[in-house]
Amino acid sequence: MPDLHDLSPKQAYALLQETPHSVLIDIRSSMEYLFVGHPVGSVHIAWIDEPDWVENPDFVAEIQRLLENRFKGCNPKQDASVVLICRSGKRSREAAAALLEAGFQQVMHVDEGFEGERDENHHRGTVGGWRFHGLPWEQC
Ligand SMILES: O=S(=O)([O-])[S-]
Repeated sequence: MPDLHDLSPKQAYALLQETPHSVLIDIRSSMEYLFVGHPVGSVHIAWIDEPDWVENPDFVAEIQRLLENRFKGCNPKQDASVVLICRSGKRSREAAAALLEAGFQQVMHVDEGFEGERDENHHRGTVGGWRFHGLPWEQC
């Protein structure tokens, strides 16, 4: 089974700009995606979401479908670079393991996530993460 590749937020952003068959998937809950904010251009496919907070049984199939529709004519498992992002890089590891197990060859995750780890005041967004590094993001 191929390895998961850890990327810093800036490395992930660069890869997504430079790699034609690449996609950034935000795997956080719908509430986080909508109200905390998300990277511009990311696609939301939750790994765990309300109301049950259990692993999404369709996670792998949803990503497969997305890639097939977006990159017509390529083999999604082999040719697409899939970059996952969560809050601080833990859930994305779990979700990535499911993709690797299913045969996806190029799976990456943003090791600091969108918000980064908590600081000494228990605040996120001050020591790392996609937003902290000034990368493009939006919220509703
Ligand atoms: O999404 S998480 O890494 O904060 S558990």
